[in-house]
Amino acid sequence: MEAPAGYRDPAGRFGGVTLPARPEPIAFAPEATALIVVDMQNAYATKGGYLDLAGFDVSQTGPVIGRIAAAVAAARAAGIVVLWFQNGWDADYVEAGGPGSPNWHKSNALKTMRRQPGLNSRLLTRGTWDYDLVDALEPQPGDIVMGKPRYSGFYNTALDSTLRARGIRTLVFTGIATNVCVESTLRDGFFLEYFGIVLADATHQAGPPSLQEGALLNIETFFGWVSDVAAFETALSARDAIAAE
Ligand SMILES: NC(=O)N/C=C\C(=O)O
Repeated sequence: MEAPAGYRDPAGRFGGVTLPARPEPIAFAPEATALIVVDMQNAYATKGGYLDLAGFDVSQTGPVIGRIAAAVAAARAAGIVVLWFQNGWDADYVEAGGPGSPNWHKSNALKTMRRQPGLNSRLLTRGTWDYDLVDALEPQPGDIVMGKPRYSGFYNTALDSTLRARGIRTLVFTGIATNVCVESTLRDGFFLEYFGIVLADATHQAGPPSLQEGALLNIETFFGWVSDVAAFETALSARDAIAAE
């Protein structure tokens, strides 16, 4: 049987968990793994938040939130560090960049506020309901909560140093949007030598369903591995069962 993909330690040992995934099983060590929860904010998951106001469909995010909660619980029980991202900026939008930044021209939040000035300082602004994590998902002591001002969690943040300081080499992704901040952060992690796994049913796209399928195919083909929450839970509990023998 072909050895699984995945990080090997300097002695060539694989981690203790093998996760069924596409395009092949992926092995990881829980102590060298982080579960990344990308931007599960009202802005992206709740009616009346930024994506909804910008015309994107967020009506199907409820089950995704429930599956993210399950993945977080399984990760914590296995000793996997949980890292929560919140995307957004200061109230003066200095971190968003002015007209000299492509972010100013491409951010649908900034464009929506320019079109609807009554929304100024309400979208993706630290300290607002829009920026807050959804009520159903609550970080616990020991989790890491980190802001990010761009799609990728690796830019203008302490993510890489935070992970390297903990010897983390595998990143398991959940959150919104699959085709924007999830894929952007997984891709940059790939370039920085992290093994990236996305739990497909714990993500949701920004845009039509075809973008969900396209992002997942892109990830499994070029950048990482694709699995799901049930397989993640089962693989972790199987490892625990072996450890308990
Ligand atoms: N969290 C995300 O994927 N965000 C996507 C778009 C935006 O933040 O404008």
